[in-house]
Amino acid sequence: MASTSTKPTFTSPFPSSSSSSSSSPSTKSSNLSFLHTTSPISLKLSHSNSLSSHRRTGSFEVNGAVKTADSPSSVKKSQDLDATSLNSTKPTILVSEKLGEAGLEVLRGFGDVECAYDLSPEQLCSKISSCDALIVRSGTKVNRQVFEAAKGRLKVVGRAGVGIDNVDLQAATEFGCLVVNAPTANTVAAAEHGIALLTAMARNISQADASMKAGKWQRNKYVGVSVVGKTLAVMGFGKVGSEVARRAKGLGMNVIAHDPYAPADRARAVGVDLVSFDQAISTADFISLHMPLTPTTNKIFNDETFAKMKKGVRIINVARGGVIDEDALVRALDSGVVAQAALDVFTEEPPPQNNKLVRHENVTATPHLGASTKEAQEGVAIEIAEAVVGALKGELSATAVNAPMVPPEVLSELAPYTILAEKLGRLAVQLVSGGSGIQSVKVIYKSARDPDDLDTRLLRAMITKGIIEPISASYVNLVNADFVAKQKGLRISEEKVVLDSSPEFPFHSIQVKISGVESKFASSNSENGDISIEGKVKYGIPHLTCVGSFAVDVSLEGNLILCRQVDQPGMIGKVGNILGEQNVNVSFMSVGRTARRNKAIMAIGVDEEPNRGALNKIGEVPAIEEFVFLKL
Ligand SMILES: NC(=O)C1=CN([C@@H]2O[C@H](COP(=O)(O)OP(=O)(O)OC[C@H]3O[C@@H](n4cnc5c(N)ncnc54)[C@H](O)[C@@H]3O)[C@@H](O)[C@H]2O)C=CC1
Ligand SMILES: O=C(O)C(=O)COP(=O)(O)O
Repeated sequence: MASTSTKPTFTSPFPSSSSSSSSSPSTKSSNLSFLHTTSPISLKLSHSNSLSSHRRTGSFEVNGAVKTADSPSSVKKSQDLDATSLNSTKPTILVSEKLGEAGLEVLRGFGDVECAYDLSPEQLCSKISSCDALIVRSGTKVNRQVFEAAKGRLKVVGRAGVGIDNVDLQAATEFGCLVVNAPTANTVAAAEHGIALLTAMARNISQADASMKAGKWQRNKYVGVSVVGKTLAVMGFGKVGSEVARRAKGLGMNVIAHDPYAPADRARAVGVDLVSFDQAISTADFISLHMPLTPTTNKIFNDETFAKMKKGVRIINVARGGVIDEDALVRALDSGVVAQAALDVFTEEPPPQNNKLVRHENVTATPHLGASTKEAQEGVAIEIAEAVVGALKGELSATAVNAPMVPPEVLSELAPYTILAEKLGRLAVQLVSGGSGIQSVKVIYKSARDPDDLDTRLLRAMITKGIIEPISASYVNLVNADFVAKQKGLRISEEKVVLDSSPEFPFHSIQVKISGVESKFASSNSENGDISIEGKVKYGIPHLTCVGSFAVDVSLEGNLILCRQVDQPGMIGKVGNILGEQNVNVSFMSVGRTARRNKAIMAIGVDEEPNRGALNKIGEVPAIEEFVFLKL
């Protein structure tokens, strides 16, 4: 009996307890066009950290079949602003803190820019639902409430600087919102400020200046300490830390550093020894902090660690206030364990009026000025503006914080495979009979390359997108693919099969298998009952090459009709005539059969969608046993 389904109609194929798509944070109203296969894919070279740390080899699983609770907010789908509408309307970019003019110019060349400084959290939340991008510095808290208030419209948050501790990355990811930062342009400014604080503190510059302004001349009170020959411990040997180390060596200091993740050869190149945390803090005369604020570094300098320091140590902090337990520092200053501190950053900014550290006579304080030079602010503004515009245009960002980085040469090689991956996902889900719950998807990549050299995250995201988008309101992109899959209870496992052939192309084929479901086209089942389809990229174009155990060869464009029939002469003509009568153009045809005059599958590519009458007529052809119409 021929199937007469004219178009894929689905009751949710996901397990019912997790199909809460209407309240998903990542609905189709949130969009990053770089994952639309029709949009240009280009990017600058990644500097970020996430590629290697996520790389896996062999067979592995991405998500457990976890049924997540309903998402935290409901999102209005009516506020859709997708790639298409971005082409016709200018995106709105909200800049909530002072940004260099050169960056604003870049932004104005692309979108409608609103600069609204000093917004209260409530004002930010009320504005954000009409914004496609938000640019902040360290003073704006971009928390979950902001993403909820954005109602799915916010596509990118640009942090005009390094530290992203003021942005809720988990919430951003859940809402499919890309977060980018400007990690390089203020490095030198922060390092120079660190050195300025170190020398100013050692020579009591700010205290002496205040004293003179009060009409005094206190030469004996403000005798300082020399820095030459003293040991400086740089805590966090990243971009700023290493620049501080270089400059401190120029001042004749003996520099050591602690950084659990820094390569020893980078430190050696600067003439710095990497040592343990305890060794660094117990031997240093000066300690300069340059690590990010993370759950691990939060209050890492506390009563216990101050107690291990050399009596009379001097501390400089241009990183984040939160890495120091500020009450403990007050105690250490009062007891003389810490002789002086120079602080640019505070747990709460601005600190309250009566803040004991700011008022302490042995503390030199500045109001988070590390990045505040004209040069750094112009640089940061351009860096972030270009990153935000790139993201809004659909490019993968070189400075994305919550999405994988794919270097340009890898991306250009992967581009046709991303299209193949999405189409295979889209095809596979349409083969699932309505009402069955998809829980388990397996992707098999066949390649002659070393599995270590195959980064499949982008392809996995595209397969997830292809599977989820046709049957739910969720919008899936590179940022939120794994999250949305998990939320839907969809478990995707991947396997890389190494072939003994030419490694010229990254993949020989990609196979998508869905297990534990009923197929609406039984011939798509493999021997063990899984729905199974396979595709290849041929001459840069994605092709479907296998359906169940039938080999076919059709380019994945337009729409597809799959028919199973008894192999006999005249079948192509019969079906072609039915479609021709309805003015449906056949773009290609391919027949795969098990044996001569045995069962065969005919794959027919059609430019237009045939009407129900045409599909019924195909179903009435006696030799056709089943067929299905699929939208690509
Ligand atoms: N005061 C200001 O205006 C500015 C402050 N900053 C802050 O300075 C810090 C460093 O910035 P960059 O050097 O650009 O970042 P980075 O990412 O290049 O360097 C941070 C380094 O800290 C290391 N690290 C992480 N956890 C650590 C731990 N537990 N102990 C020791 N090291 C650890 C990392 O391995 C990395 O090498 C950030 O917190 C940033 O927000 C940066 C620019 C301006
Ligand atoms: O880049 C950083 O991490 C900074 O701390 C600079 O902050 P700001 O942009 O000056 O508010």
